[in-house]
Amino acid sequence: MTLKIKNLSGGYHGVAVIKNLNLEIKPGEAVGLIGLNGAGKSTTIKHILGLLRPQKGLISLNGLELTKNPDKFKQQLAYIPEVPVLYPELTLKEHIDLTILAYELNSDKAWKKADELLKIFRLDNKLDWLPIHFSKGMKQKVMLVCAFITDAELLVIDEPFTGLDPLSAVSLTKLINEATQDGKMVLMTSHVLSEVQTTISKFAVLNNGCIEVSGSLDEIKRYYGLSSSDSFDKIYEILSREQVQNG
Ligand SMILES: Nc1ncnc2c1ncn2[C@@H]1O[C@H](COP(=O)(O)OP(=O)(O)OP(=O)(O)O)[C@@H](O)[C@H]1O
Repeated sequence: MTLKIKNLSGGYHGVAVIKNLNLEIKPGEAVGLIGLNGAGKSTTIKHILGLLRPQKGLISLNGLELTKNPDKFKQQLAYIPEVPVLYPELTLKEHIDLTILAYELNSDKAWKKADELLKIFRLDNKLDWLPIHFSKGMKQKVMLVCAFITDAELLVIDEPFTGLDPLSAVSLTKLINEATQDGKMVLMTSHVLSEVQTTISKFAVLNNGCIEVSGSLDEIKRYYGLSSSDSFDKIYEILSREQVQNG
């Protein structure tokens, strides 16, 4: 299983936001897509989710091309958006049942996993609750529970720690690490590097729609002329300066 993005160009209404983007995620890798506001992180994710049509290039998962096999491709990935998207008329239990149906999961196995996750995120006594009763963080946890029961090969997580309390953030870090140890692929975006550093094996810096550099934390720092003791946030300062210089 490998996610391959080859020479991807795309964006909105004929406007190329992503330009010739190449990225590969191998089993067991957690890749952090970082970049300034407007660099193209969400647009890249929309392409991986099949919500935007590429102008050029290919996206494949284990050889399955997204444009040729959209349903099979999407069945192998689970997406956790930054802003939770829940069905107002469905209870927490019904969200889990719907995920089981959509991903054609074995119900007993999936519910066993769901029960563990519900306990971890302290939602186990809230199965009959509707989204209107949940706080922002609770909604985020419902999305996490649904994503982690799918056993999907690729997890795409947008700003994973937004809205989570510190205890839940630790639990999520553990779950992401377990997923990669289990050979899953993870792609996440984040602006808060201190939170994701312990889960990420490779960073990819997106600048103006292109991957400018990818590699380990130290490799990225070296690329920008920083020492390993320098704060990672200095990269944002450099990217921001470049943006001003390039108009
Ligand atoms: N629906 C849209 N229609 C047209 N242009 C868009 C649309 N959404 C985003 N863009 C443009 O695409 C570019 C990349 O935006 P994108 O949302 O991918 O950035 P991002 O890296 O995710 O930023 P952020 O960190 O702020 O979430 C920006 O120039 C933005 O103005």
